[in-house]
Amino acid sequence: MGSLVNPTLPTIHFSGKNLEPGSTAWMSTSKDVVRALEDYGCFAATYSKFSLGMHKAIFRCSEELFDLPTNVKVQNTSDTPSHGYVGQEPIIPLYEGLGIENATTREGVKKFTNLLWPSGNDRFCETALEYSRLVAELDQVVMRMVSESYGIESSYESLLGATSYLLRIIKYRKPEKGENGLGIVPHTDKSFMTIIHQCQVNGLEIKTKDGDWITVDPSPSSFIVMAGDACMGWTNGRIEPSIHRVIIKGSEERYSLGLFTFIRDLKIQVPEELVDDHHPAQFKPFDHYKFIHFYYTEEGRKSNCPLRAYCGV
Ligand SMILES: O=C(O)CCC(=O)C(=O)O
Ligand SMILES: [Fe+2]
Repeated sequence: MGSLVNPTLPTIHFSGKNLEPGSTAWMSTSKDVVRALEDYGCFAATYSKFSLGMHKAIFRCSEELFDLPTNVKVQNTSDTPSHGYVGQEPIIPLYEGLGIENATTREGVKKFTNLLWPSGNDRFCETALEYSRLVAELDQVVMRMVSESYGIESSYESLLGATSYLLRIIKYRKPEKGENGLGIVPHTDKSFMTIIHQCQVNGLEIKTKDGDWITVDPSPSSFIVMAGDACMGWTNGRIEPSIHRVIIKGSEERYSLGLFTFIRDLKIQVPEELVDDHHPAQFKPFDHYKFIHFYYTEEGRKSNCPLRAYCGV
């Protein structure tokens, strides 16, 4: 498989008029967003509200976080699988990541900060909170555009009220002699949506529907917006999550950030506007966190499409 031309991911700009709901620019950007998500499950986004200063500040915080001793970092635990500290896993030895739950709330970020720095770290706390809130705003713009395009605004409004944000701060150490550069195995995210931001070292690769792997070059003002499995459940399969992996090619360590959305305490349900005789509902209403727990069972892990295995019709 594979096409002759090197494929690239569509890039969509979020700035000025594109960010004003109802404007002509907003409408045309919405079309681009939906087309990219339907075709690739993701797209690259530039975001004018995000400054170079913020980019530098959040990665400086990331370095400071990973410099803490492992016995401190492992205290970052969660009731939800893969929401807390993950590191030294035999299948992905380069990967290390921590998770800040409820990252757009001061309480969420404070709880994480106080756990890792009992004597406080205001700069980390303020930077992580500001980062999460800015990127969450981009997520909400994208989701508003998707819901308007599909005519499912009211369904989105209720999901928005139940959205929680997980910020994962990730580091891939450089491969040692004889080690391959696999950073993360190919996967789809179990989130509703994910927004990735890379430091200057690339490594993220997205699989197209034709089977090609596209690399996404990092830039301080750009993000990768990608649909997770739960978004497929909501859109009745119109938007499929993108398969992606991380390969570390050079000999530099790599930092990245992922802001993941999850829906808490509200079942995700295919809106009736997306169901008709030709498009029967493909998924039963499902609880997002129960789905994540299912994914981490043997049955969930070995399934080709865990969401269909969990709640497919
Ligand atoms: O590090 C990256 O660029 C991607 C991370 C990722 O795919 C994940 O955490 O699910
Ligand atoms: Fe991922």
